Amino acid sequence: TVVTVNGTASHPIPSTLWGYMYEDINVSRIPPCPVFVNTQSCLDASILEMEDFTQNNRAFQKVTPGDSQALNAWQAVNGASLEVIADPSPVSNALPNSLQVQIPSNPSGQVGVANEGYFGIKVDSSWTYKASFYYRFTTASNFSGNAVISLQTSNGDLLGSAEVPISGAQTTFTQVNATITPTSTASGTDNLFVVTVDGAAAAGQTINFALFSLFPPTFKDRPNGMRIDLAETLAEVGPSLFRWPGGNNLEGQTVARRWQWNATVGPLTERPGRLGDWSYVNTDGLGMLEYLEWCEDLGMESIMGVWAGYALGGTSVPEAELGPYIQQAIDQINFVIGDPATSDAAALRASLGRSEPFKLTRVEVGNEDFLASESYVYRWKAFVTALKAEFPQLRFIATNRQHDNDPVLNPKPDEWDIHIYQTPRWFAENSFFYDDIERDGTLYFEGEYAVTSTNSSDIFGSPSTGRLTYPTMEGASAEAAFMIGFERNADIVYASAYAPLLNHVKGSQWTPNLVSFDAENVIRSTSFYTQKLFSLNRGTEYLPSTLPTRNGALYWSVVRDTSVTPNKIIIKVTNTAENAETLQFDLPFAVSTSGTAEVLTGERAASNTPDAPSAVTPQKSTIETDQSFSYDAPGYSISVLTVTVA
Ligand SMILES: O=S(=O)(O)O[C@H]1C[C@H](O)[C@@H](O)[C@@H]1CO
Repeated sequence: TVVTVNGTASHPIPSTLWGYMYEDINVSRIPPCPVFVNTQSCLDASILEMEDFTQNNRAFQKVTPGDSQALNAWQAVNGASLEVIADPSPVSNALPNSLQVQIPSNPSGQVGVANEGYFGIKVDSSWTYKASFYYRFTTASNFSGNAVISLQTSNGDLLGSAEVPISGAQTTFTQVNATITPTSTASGTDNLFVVTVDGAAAAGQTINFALFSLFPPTFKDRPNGMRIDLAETLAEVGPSLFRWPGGNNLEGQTVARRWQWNATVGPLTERPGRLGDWSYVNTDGLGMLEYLEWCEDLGMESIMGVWAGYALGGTSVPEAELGPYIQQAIDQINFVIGDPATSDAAALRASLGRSEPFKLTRVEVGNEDFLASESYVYRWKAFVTALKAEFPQLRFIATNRQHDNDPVLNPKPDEWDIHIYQTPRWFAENSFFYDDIERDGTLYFEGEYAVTSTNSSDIFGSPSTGRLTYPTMEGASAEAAFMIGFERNADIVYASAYAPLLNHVKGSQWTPNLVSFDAENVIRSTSFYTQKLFSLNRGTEYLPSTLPTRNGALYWSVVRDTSVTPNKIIIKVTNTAENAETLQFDLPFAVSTSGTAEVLTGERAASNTPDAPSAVTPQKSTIETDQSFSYDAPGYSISVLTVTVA
């Protein structure tokens, strides 16, 4: 195939074209929830084991006092008896439960509690961990001694410890803090976080604990920050966009269980957590401020979702009752961009240390409202009319378009968020999906897409019927065909994001995912490398070229990067089939006689997995180039060819 490249750019490549969609799914929250106990979904050091995901215990949020399930991940040490109780004088109204620890009457040695971590605890002697918990004695006593906070292997070898003085006179909750620098690095992650007191000195006494926390070093050293290896992995793609907080997890199964911005800001003692949409309780330790700071840290533009009156259980708020929810959306937006002098929500932001507004251009109204198209007509109108009046500078994204059964929305949406989960074949055959959309000024955000299955009649099935557990080369090369379509249609496609982003390998509700992880490893998928190849080679303008054959195997795009001198020409080629094919590129001007090729290729079903995290990685090489040159695209491959203009 000869590809003739035009030297006149047809359109710019939008700066926001490549980015992320994130929601709390697969117990994948980004910030290191306090290592322990009740932090669930922490991407970081949070080290909380959960046999099932209904339990979230950082502060025993949303668990049933007295229920043994509430003790997930907890072990008694040396004869202590444990129970989660509704504390008569809780650490806060938001956190009504506590862990009650009764010291036996004739104990010996250190007595207390241990936490098994969240599928393990990474203990690294080069790290300094920040530990804290709240405690109170239920009855004033003359106990005066130290609590020992330690990291131990599961068979009791001490890895590191610190001591904090606690007092039997303390009958209301108070927080203690300590740092632990382990004296040795654990060989595995089967380790425990332990809090004990001298049994003899505390014999017969009862101590209540709340809101445990243990953080390893965090990304950008932010308190309540992110697990460094994961945050750095996500940063290496150079994403320019971040859609949050969902996805289904925005919506809630009921109106009461929707995501509410105000429950996710402020001190961790003020965050009640909520039963999210993926079968487990979210601590909401990752809240709005953490999302917004993450966006600033990575230079990503936010696409922030507001709840729009529909809960996934099927409830649409009646039109006449939308007022309070619209006000909550106004407050949410004011938390981001409002003036502290005129908005309480903005004043709250200022009180949390951020008086300056964040950058915000776009707000998405709901998520996947094709699930409730009929009510979306009045919900969209009510929300957008009110929000546009309040924030005329913002653009609002409709979530409904399925490119076929759209209800007519008023006001006419400026932008639509389209979600597509499909087979490799579908994505390869639909590289021209956006070529076929009329140009009427409307812009598109491909807000969620992924190859989920090889079985066109069971897109969301199980691995036994074709569902992918990890992205494959066949899937990634097909996604690349679709992404090449975004570049060719970047006059109307301004942003895109693979979904879902993150997955704890022992806590998945959805596969495949872009990045998987466990307590100490990060697995970059074939789709992750594809996102990275496109995002780091995005160019600044599109150069039209001979169109690929629709439904063919190979797809390509040519962009020019005018931000560097001499300009770069970047050719992306994806081969979505098994057989290598040769392309000849005829360029409209002289270029360097050698260029670079960065190629991701492997067998059709090749994946990066926990057992083989680097089975398929991009390989760089030098290729011979010229104004006209040939390139052999391997079977199942994504290639990025870069030459400089002579
Ligand atoms: O079951 S689905 O609706 O397909 O769930 C999908 C769509 C939803 O927006 C997102 O949360 C989820 C996975 O990324």
